Amino acid sequence: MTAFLGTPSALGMSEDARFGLSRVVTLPGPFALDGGAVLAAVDIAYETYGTLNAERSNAVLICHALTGDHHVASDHPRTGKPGWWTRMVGPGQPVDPARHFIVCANVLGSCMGSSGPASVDPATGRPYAMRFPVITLRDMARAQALLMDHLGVRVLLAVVGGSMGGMQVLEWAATYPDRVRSAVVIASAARHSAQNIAFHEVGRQAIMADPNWREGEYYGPGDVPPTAGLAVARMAAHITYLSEAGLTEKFGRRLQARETKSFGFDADFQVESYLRHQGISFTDRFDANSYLYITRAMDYFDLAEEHGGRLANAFAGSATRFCLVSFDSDWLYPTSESRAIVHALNAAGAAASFVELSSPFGHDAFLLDVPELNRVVDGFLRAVAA
Ligand SMILES: CC(=O)SCCNC(=O)CCNC(=O)[C@H](O)C(C)(C)COP(=O)(O)OP(=O)(O)OC[C@H]1O[C@@H](n2cnc3c(N)ncnc32)[C@H](O)[C@@H]1OP(=O)(O)O
Ligand SMILES: N[C@@H](CCO)C(=O)O
Repeated sequence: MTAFLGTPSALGMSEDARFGLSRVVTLPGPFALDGGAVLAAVDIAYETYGTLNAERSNAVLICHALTGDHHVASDHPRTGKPGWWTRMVGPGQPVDPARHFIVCANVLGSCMGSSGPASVDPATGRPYAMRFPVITLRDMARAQALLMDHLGVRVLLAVVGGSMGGMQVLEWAATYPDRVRSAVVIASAARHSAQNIAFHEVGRQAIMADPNWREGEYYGPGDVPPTAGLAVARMAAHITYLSEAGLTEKFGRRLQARETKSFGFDADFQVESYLRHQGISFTDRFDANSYLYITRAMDYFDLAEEHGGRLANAFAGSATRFCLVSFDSDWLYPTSESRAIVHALNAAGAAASFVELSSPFGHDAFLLDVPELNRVVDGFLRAVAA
């Protein structure tokens, strides 16, 4: 697919196009973080599609998940693969550049162009590595809000995201209620559960146990990144993105390229080979330190805690219209988590619609072919725009 980029307004901030068709803007600080640290400035990589209308009322922000990027609907400049959400964003899709001014930004802490641990610390001239400050999902939303200021967008028609993207949507609605007309939260939760934190900790420990991690100092010439640890982290995480039924359907107990068991420790089963592939291919596109920082940000996420211990407080007086979607096979952020958000929205008197969709795909269903998801989001966005 060809990228269909719009032109962001230039408001005197430095901006370049180091990442193919994407843009990177340096937003001047000081940028105060929830954890108490202050960044002098932040780089945010982003893409836009479509045109901001004269009333500036058609902007839609897409928030990506843990390992996503801003190439939501354009081919990746390095791999040539289509954007990660062309099912949802693109001509004829629910978020459509013919009707919407679409913005997708790489999150703070990531490794696709926005400031993160691999970025150069202007104070030292060296990569931050583990000296990068710990960030939160609210910090990510704050950086996106600065980007929207930069683009001349005050009020968003919609903020849309799945998984960690949905958590950013919730942060947007809670932090900037007067800037968000509608919020679409898919396969997400208002906090990280003990089980969510537990899985992330397994991944982090796998990275830190890799001898190449070296306390995060692996960015120098000749250094080898901790790919073995990162691959294991992704393997464990990937299991949580699928469903048991989906794995059984896809692989069952079938053997990989063999008639009979090898009675050894090669990838004997197809599911092992598949997971190894998912793990290794992930290391081509993701930085291990960013994985540590973003999973940590997710673990610290607890919207109720940020609002006096009561989730409804986060939405008090909100005029935002909410659409929540969960999947029946998602055991990572199960339907009960979405229901808890809906109850809080009801208690706060906010407008909320909610649907649990049936899908065999588990948590990653929001990235896959679930036509009903498109129908729900399309209907909701059209109703909001009307
Ligand atoms: C939300 C955001 O912000 S973007 C999110 C970041 N992006 C992602 O998470 C994408 C990576 N995740 C995935 O690919 C997830 O598996 C899904 C669920 C989204 C994709 O699902 P599907 O399209 O059904 O792909 P599937 O899970 O079957 O994986 C296909 C890959 O596994 C490989 N594979 C399949 N079976 C085997 C096997 N037995 N042995 C080895 N490899 C195998 C395929 O060759 C293919 O490889 P490729 O992706 O390098 O071409
Ligand atoms: N599979 C997606 C969603 C995880 O929540 C990702 O890697 O970002």
